[in-house]
Amino acid sequence: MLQPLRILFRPKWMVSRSSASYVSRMRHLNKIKEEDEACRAALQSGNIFLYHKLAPLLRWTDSGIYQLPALQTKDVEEILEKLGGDKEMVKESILINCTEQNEAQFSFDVGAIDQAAVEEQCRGTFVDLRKAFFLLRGSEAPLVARGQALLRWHQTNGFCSSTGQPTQRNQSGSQRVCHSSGITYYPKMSPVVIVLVSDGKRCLLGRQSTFPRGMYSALAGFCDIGETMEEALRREIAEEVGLEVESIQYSGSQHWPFPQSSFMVACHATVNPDKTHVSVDKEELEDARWFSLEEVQEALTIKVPPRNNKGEPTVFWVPPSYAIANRLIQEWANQQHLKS
Ligand SMILES: NC(=O)C1=CN([C@@H]2O[C@H](COP(=O)(O)OP(=O)(O)OC[C@H]3O[C@@H](n4cnc5c(N)ncnc54)[C@H](O)[C@@H]3O)[C@@H](O)[C@H]2O)C=CC1
Ligand SMILES: [Mg+2]
Repeated sequence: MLQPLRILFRPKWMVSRSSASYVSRMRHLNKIKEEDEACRAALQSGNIFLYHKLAPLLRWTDSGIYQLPALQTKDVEEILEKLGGDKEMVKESILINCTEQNEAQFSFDVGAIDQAAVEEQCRGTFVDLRKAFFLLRGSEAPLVARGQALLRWHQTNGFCSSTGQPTQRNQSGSQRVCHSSGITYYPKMSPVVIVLVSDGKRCLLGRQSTFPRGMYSALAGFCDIGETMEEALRREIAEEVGLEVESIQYSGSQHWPFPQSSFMVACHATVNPDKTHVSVDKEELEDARWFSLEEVQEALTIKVPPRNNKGEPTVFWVPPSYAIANRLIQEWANQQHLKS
C-alpha cells in the first residue's frame, strides 16, 4: 500500500521570513507581472541579468568566487547604444523575480550584439548554463536558470500553434497572446519524477549512456498526461528496472532547465528487500545497480572526479550538489547513519 506524501523537511523560506514582508513582496511581484504599466516602471529601477545566446554573464569577484552581476537598466541602455544597438531593446527584458527589497529582477538576451564587446563593457564572461550552474552559489543558480528558461520559452513561442500568426508578449513576459485566435500561452514546464529507491540497506542508482563516464544518478522519468505523481513514479521504476515500489516519501522539488524546463519532483521509495532483482530496460538505461552506504559515501565526497588521459572520469561518482538527485542521495546516506 502506498503511503501518503509526507514533507521530510521545512525549507528555509517557510520559517525565516516574516509573513508580512513576504506577502507584500509576492503581491508586488504579481502586480508587475500582470500590469504592463507597473512593469515598465519597475524596469526603470530594476536589476537586469544579461545573457548571450542564452549563456548568462558571470563576473569573477575579488573574493575569489563567480557572481551573477545585476546591472541597472540605464547601464544596459548605455551599453546597447555604445555597441550599436537600440536602447529601446531593453524593454524586451523578461521579469524573473524580485529581491527582498522589492526590486524587480529581469533577464535580457543581448542577441546579435558582439559577445566580446559586451563582456568587456561588463567586466564579465558569458558562460554556458551547465557550467554557470556549477560555478554559482546559493540562490543565484536557480535564479539564472529561471531567467534562461523564460528567455528560451519566448524565443521558441513566437507563433500561435493554431493559426500560425505571431504571438505578442505582455510587458513582464509572463504570457504571449495570439490576437487572431485569442489563445493565451504561458511558459511551460514538464513534470518529472525523480526517485531514490532503497531496499533498506542499499540504494538503486542508474546511468544513461549519455551521462559522463562513471556518473550514476537517481532514476527519473517524465509524467504522462493524466497520471498522478505516484503513478508516474511506480510506472517509471517498473519500466526502467523491473521493480515494484512499496512506499513513497516526498522529499522536495526543483526546476531543472536541461534540456528544456522540467519540474522535478523528488521522492524516496522502498521495495521489498526480498524482491530486489533488477532487470534494466536497455533502451532507457545503460546500467542500474544497487550501491552500499560505503560506496555512496565515498561518491558523495568527490567534488570533481579524477580523469584519465582522455579526460574521462575513472571512478563512481554522483551528480553535483545543485542537482536534486544529489540531495536525495545525501538524505538517504544520512538516514542510513541514523539507523546504524
Ligand atoms: N535534477 C536532477 O537531479 C536530475 C534531472 N534529470 C532530468 O530528468 C529528466 C527526465 O529523465 P529521463 O530519464 O530522461 O526521462 P524518461 O525516463 O521519461 O525518458 C525520456 C524519454 O521520455 C519521452 N518523453 C516523454 N515526455 C517527455 C517530455 N515532456 N520531454 C522530453 N521527453 C519526453 C521521450 O521519448 C524521452 O526520450 C531529464 O530531463 C533529465 O535531465 C535526471 C536525473 C537527475
Ligand atoms: Mg528515465
